Amino acid sequence: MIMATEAPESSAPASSARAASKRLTKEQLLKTHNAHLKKQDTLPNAPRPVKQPVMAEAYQASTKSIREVDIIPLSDLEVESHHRGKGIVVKVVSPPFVGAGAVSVVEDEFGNVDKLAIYNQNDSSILSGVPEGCIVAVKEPYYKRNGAEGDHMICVDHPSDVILLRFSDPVIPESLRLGPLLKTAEEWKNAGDTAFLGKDFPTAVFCYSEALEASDDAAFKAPIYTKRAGTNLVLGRYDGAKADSLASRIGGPADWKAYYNAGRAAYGLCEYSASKEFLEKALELNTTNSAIRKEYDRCLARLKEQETGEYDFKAMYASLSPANVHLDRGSFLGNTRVAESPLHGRGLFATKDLKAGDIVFVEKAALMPNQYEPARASAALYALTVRQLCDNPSLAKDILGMYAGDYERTGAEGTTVDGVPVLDVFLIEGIRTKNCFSAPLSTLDDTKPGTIDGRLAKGLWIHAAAMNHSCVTNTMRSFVGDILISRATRDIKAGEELFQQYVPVKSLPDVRNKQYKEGWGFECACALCSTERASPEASRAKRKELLAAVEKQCNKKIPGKEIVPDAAIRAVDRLAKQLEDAHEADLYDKHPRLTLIYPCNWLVGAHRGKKNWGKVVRYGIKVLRNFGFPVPSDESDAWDPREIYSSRDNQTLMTIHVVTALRRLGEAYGTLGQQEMADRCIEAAELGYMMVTGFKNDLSALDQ
Ligand SMILES: C[S@@+](CC[C@H](N)C(=O)[O-])C[C@H]1O[C@@H](n2cnc3c(N)ncnc32)[C@H](O)[C@@H]1O
Repeated sequence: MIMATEAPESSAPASSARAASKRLTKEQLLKTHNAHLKKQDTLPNAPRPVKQPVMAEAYQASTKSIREVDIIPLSDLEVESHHRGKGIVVKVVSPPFVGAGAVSVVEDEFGNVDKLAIYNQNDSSILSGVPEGCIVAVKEPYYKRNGAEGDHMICVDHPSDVILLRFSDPVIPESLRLGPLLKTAEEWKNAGDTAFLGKDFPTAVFCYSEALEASDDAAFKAPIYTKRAGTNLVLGRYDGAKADSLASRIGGPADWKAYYNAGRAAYGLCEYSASKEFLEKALELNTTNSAIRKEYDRCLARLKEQETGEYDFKAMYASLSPANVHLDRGSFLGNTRVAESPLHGRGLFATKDLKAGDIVFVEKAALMPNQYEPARASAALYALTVRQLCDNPSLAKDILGMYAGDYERTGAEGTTVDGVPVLDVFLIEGIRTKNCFSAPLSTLDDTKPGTIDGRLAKGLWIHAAAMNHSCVTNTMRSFVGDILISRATRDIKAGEELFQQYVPVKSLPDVRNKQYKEGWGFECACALCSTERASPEASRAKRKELLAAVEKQCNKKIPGKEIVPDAAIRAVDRLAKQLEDAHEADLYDKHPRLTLIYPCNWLVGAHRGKKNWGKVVRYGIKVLRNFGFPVPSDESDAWDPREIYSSRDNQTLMTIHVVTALRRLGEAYGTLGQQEMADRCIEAAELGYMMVTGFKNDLSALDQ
């Protein structure tokens, strides 16, 4: 279980670095450490917390090799300093206390002792537990105050800043060097097998690696590569599994297994074309094996989805459950491409003409933990991102290439140094905050009235995150598990930039732009925000005031729950009229008037309750108009609601409320005997409902 920790205590700036005035002795350190360990034993099932980085305290990951830095004794560490160009090599002399990180007592070659806290290591890494007796190197260590006077610790936030050293590593000083624990490759292999059978997979990988290092015999090594490949597959370390599978080839029919495992590893990385090629080779060598055939068919299905964009969304939705949120589907991105945007950095662009309602793209999450608890979703995504990048460095290019605000990069992030990818947790956190989306288990369920679930997972969809924001968008996203569906909300021409709303758009321009500024660092210059800025300050203030008044009035009575008295309707109607007048007709001609949506929806509901169908038509049309859609100036004029999404002149905003308004219009027209109009409204509502939920759904779902 993962939970967010409180923000770590703030530390003094680096300029306050100084030699520690007082250091605890080995006995003192071990005494307190052992007391912590005892407490840990009493809470074996306590949730494993995550220490999320605080950007205000950011410092960059080391990009140096341990062989390039000066190794210094622990006694030279200065408090609140990052020791650039330096490193330490220490032996772990206590079992770890495992909380938000693994804290151990360590000793250097001169007998100096200190506390080492290692954060952000994977469960798949031995360093997540730092066993007693192992020797580690910390590059450019950060030595920090830890509360009480004299209590300091070496704090390793970036997973690549610490390295588990092989016992024979020449960087280990003579006095710490133990020599290999086991002597022969055979012994290491057996130790690996024992660890594997005991389900201690990180240790199994470590032992198999030692066995491979200790032997020059290709025939002996091949099956060990196979074993390590299998263990890496279990751990989800697909890069390693793929490389090991290919290294296990000996030439001949027995290589089917190597290709089969390489195919599975490539599949795990969503590299379906590569997976197909490996599986075809496996099938050539073993034509009758049903396991290979099954994987091959799965792979063909993903490739078909990637090429055609054809999905059985209903079946996908039906397969969802709290335990099954990661759907085995490929991403269809062919209608779009990432290119430079005139607005900001990169953006997403259409590569072909699209009609309102068409699929723009469908994307499987690169990363989305199954964690829908709002208090834990962010920490879970951060932890998963770090974990995946450690386990599968090939993902680094795409994930670390995402926008991270103004966090300064070294340029070495993701490159391999000392056998591990350089990972900067502050960069990862910057990427998470600027690019993640919140996803309900399914948008279909989430948009049903009365759903007050509020449970949202957070995830990264790399392609979708390339899209810039607009309040008046041309696309809309929805979710089925970890699959993001983007549909066109109006007709789009090839080459047009695609936009999405980062969050539901707030009615008042100042309020929403504050949100964009704080969350993403930009001010929106979309057609609507520009219009609102062109509107005089006095009008904006008036609208704000009237919105507060009309909301107060509306909240006194809830249409649908009660019959609203005529006086209350008249009061809302009056305020809505004043609000309408507070919009400059020329400026807002073809733009949404967001402050009017709530009162107009309320009026639709109030009149519907009284079966005033003519009024339902009047205010239903007003709702559409206030979302920016073209409507007749007089409700008796002929118009076709099915065409509202096709207008290229109007700036529009699409939400579930548009669908509801169209439904209400359909019902009202039907009751008034205008069946053709009723059918057209329902058709338009159905199309809108598909945009909102991602796939074709019966409107009656909205009554549940
Ligand atoms: C998820 S990224 C979008 C892709 C980004 N443009 C890139 O270069 O990778 C989010 C960032 O894009 C920028 N951005 C998005 N929409 C914008 C807009 N309408 N105006 C200005 N900047 C915007 C902001 O800096 C925001 O933090």
